[in-house]
Parts: sequence; C-alpha cells; structure tokens
Amino acid sequence: MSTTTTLSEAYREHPLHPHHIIPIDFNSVCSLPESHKWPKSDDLYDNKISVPVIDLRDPRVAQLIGRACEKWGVFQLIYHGIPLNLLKDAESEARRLFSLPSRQKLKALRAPAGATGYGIARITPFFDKYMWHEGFTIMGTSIHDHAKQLWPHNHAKFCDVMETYQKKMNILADQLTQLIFKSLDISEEQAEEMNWVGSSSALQLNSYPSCPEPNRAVGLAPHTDTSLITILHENSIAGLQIFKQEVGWVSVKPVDGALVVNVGDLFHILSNARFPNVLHRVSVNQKRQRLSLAYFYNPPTDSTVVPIVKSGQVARYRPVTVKEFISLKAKSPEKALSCIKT
Ligand SMILES: C=C1C[C@]23C[C@@]1(O)CC[C@H]2[C@@]12CCC[C@@](C)(C(=O)O1)[C@H]2[C@@H]3C(=O)O
Ligand SMILES: O=C(O)CCC(=O)C(=O)O
Ligand SMILES: [Fe+2]
Repeated sequence: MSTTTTLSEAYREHPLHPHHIIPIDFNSVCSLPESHKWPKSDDLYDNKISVPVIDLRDPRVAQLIGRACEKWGVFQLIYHGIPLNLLKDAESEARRLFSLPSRQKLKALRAPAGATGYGIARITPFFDKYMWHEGFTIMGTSIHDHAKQLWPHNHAKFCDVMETYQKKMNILADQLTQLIFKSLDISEEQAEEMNWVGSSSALQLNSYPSCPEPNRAVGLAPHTDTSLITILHENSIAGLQIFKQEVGWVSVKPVDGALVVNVGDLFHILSNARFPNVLHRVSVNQKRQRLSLAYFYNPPTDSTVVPIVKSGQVARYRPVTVKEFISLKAKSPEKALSCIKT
C-alpha cells in the first residue's frame, strides 16, 4: 500500500528550537532591542521601474504571464476573480488574530516539531538577528485546533473565512499554473505525465508591527519561497521589495485589490531556470502595522519536479521530490538549489 506524505509531515521532520519560534511581545517594547537591530544597509533602490501589472481577463494573458515570470519572477494580478470582500474579511480576521494579547497568541504557538500555528519565520535560524515579524501558518486541517486555542468561543468566523480563502486561492493557483504551462509550451499530455494529482499548499498570515526604529529593523530577510508559485494579498502598506538582476531592489507598490504572484524555487526548477525564483524581503514602518497573507502552492509532497528541457538545452537540475527539496531548504536555504545542480 502506498502512503502519502502531507506538507505538514514534510516540515515536521525538521524541528526548530523554541527560541527560533517564539516572537517577542511587540506591544511591550518601546525601543528596538539589540536582538532585532540589523546593521545599517546601503542597498540601492530603483523606484522608477515597477513590477508588471497583468489583467487576468486579457486575451494574451498566458503570454503576458510567461514573459513576466521570465523577466521578473513576479507580477501583480488584477481582475483575478477573488471577491474583494473575501480579501478584506481575510485581512480583518488576520488583524483580529495579531491584535490578541501576546499570552493568548502563545497558546497557539507552533510546536518545535510542528508546522502550523503562531510563531516567527522558519528562516530565522539562518540569520544573526531577529525579524520584526510574527506569523501564523495554516496547513491541512490544523486550523480548528489552533483557532479554538486563540478564541475558545469565537473561532467560527476565522475558520470559515480562512477555509474559503484557501479554496479560492487554490482554484486561482491551478488556473495560473495552467497559463504558465501554456506559456512554456507544456502540452496537456506532458502535464498529465507529471501525474500531479491535487496539490499541497499552505497559508501564511504575516504581521509586521509598527516599529520604533524602522531603518535598523527588517520585516522579512531576503529569501526565496519554496513553492511553485506564491499568491500574496497585502494591506495598503508598502514594504515588499524584490531583487531584479542588473537593477537591484525594487519596491512593489500596493495596488488596491491586486494580488502579487511570485515564482518560487519549484517553478524555477521546473522551468529549468528560465524563471527566476525571485529574491524578496520586507521592510517595516514606524506608524502602521503591515499585514499580508501568502498562499504557497506546491505539487503534491511526494511528487517529483523534473525540469522541462527544450531541445538543444541541458537540464540544469536533477529531478527532485517536493519532500526532498523542503528538507534541503530546511538544512540550508542558500545551498538547496546548488545541491541539485547537474
Ligand atoms: C509552507 C511553508 C513555506 C514557508 C515555510 C512554510 O512551512 C510556512 C511558512 C513559509 C515561510 C513564510 C515566510 C518566508 C519563508 C521562507 C519562511 O521562513 O516561512 C516561507 C517558507 C518557504 O517558502 O520555504
Ligand atoms: O509580506 C510580504 O509582503 C511578503 C511575505 C513573504 O514573502 C512570505 O510570506 O513568504
Ligand atoms: Fe516570501
């Protein structure tokens, strides 16, 4: 009998130390603690160019998305069909969660060998300083248990909204993947051969509280997502920056109702490095809390990602299962891709 690995199980194989899980109580600090003070950065920004904005109703949408994935690894999507009131409800439920007192949020703390719940970013152990960030991860059916710990009598709305949100995001992610396949000339037969039955996904709620010294703090340190694609809803507060080769860091200006879609490591591998797995980071703000919801869309955890190689090209990576790649990233986010280079 064949068994399947869930996404949570893949992450649970890589336990973290509690000091890499527990956030500080952001409300109780009035100055930036040394633990969260990063060296001054002299990175260059380019505010003159901006990430492509794509209308999902455009007749040339597959071509536009393909080009954006190739040139940028990221785009902003408008007219995506996700109801605006669902985005607003999900954002306000995330705000309700992060507004709880710290002791209440800690009741739903991610377990050391856990994948879901309240805590700081998984990449924390790979940096000397802590990020000005708290998160809540939802995968599989974990949501009810954690939500009950947060609100013993008042968790139904949170669960309903997050479940609906994930269902809608899954449909959109499937649709975007089909369009990207089309742009890569992947035929329906080739797609079928991949034998990806279903998908595995996670929803990450992110909060970046207002910060007393934003120039010395980092919301999320530079990273690439492990996913095939990530679909991000952000509130109206700017902060996300992406790194574009030969340009430098570029700010993603929030566009009302738009979703940010970015290429993760798994599509970078699948596209045989034609699509960059865009490096991105988040800055923080002195006045306002920033919130975002990131939907990470992956093929099933036991499936194998095989680079699509055009004639005359060579495979840049060996085939890898999603589970093995998660494990490589957990050991070293920076070296994971070089471990599978051919
Ligand atoms: C499914 C996942 C992707 C993620 C790790 C996680 O288990 C849940 C949180 C995700 C996140 C969000 C912030 C950046 C990131 C690198 C991290 O540390 O946690 C991503 C992870 C990822 O894409 O690998
Ligand atoms: O908050 C953001 O804008 C980005 C979040 C992000 O990069 C992530 O959750 O992986
Ligand atoms: Fe990310």
